[in-house]
Amino acid sequence: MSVPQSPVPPAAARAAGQQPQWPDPGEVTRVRERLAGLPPLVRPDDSDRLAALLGEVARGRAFLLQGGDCAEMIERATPAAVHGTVETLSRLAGTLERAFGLPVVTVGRLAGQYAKPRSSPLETVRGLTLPAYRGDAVNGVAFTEQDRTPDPRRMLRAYEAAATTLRLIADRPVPGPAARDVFVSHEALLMDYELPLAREDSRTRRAYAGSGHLLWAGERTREPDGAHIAFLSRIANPVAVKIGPGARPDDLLRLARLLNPGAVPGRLTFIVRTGAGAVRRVLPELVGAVAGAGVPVVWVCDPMHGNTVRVNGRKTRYFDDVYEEIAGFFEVHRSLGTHPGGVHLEMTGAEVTECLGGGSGAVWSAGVRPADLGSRYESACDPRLNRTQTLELGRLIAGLRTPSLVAAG
Ligand SMILES: O=C[C@H](O)[C@H](O)COP(=O)(O)O
Ligand SMILES: C=C(OP(=O)(O)O)C(=O)O
Ligand SMILES: [Mn+2]
Repeated sequence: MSVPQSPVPPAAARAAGQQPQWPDPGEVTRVRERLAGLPPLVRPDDSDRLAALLGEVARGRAFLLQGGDCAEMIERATPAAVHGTVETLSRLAGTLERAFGLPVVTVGRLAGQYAKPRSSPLETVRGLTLPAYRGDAVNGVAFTEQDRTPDPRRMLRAYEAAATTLRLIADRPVPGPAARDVFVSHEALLMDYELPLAREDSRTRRAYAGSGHLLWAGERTREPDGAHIAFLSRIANPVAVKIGPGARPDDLLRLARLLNPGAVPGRLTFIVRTGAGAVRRVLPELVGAVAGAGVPVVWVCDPMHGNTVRVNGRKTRYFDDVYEEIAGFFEVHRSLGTHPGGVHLEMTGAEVTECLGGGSGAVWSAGVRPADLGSRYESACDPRLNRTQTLELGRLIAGLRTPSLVAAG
């Protein structure tokens, strides 16, 4: 039996970067058949609803909060972990809503963030070289040959964990009348997972990703003629692209033409992650070019991925750098009269010790120090803000209430 035809035309001639080297292609085909026969994880009408809300963000009438793990882990699709993240995100959303006087559209990096792009395909520890960890849908994080060997059956376990996560989001303890919609998003990286889960919607006859409401292409896989952008261009879900410090205005204009040819507000989000030191220099030209071309996009600040440093042998980020990048992002938009549409965070509801600083909370009263990194470093990939740091950051962002936000409201 062959793999059922995906409604998204295969981009056969397009190179897909950052894909695993599966050892057994026959097993991949069997898994793709299984995925193609499973129900989609999210409904097209919910993706449409999110697109409409993002349209409000693009028009300056709402704010986007996106957050969650760098790499979700299958074994952490538990009530404690999922409810912790969602509760923390919801609190942060409430803080921003009150400060800005705008609705906050809340989107988790949840129920699908199981595949990771890596700087290097290999990792060497004490003379032993193994494949790098590429997310729980591909291989295991433990540094053993067995764990690190890519296993396509993991995609089925990731699908089940995503389904569990969605049930947990829907069934979370309801915080009274403040219950808010929480949509789910992830990087559309793993083609063997995304293509079989795409479906044609019988209402509209358009293709939708079934794996999440909002999908994005990462900084490493956003080539305009690559497979990832081709995939995003063919689905009707709202889509986003990560934008690093090396991006040129023309790169964004080309992406906008490919991904949002109809210039629909809310269809396309640019998630900019330049680093705190570069945002004031790099962002004005990008925003100016896109605004000048009349393309409606949502501008979001990811203050995490441009600020990663190594301390005591671990990847970490300074809370102050995270805040500084967001402050710069708001400043640039204020000076251009454009809307700082949202923030995108790697965070969790647990009191982990992965990012440094952030000191006003009860648990780490002096902030997380380098010596603390070893005590609760639980991320499988990048360092996340813990609950205390996330809520503290929220109070600081609330203080950035800008004229453009006020006028928009
Ligand atoms: O989450 C993003 C990337 O996967 C991550 O930043 C890459 O990290 P690496 O440089 O350790 O591969
Ligand atoms: C891989 C990620 O980011 P970027 O593509 O911006 O490096 C991420 O969001 O985890
Ligand atoms: Mn990350």
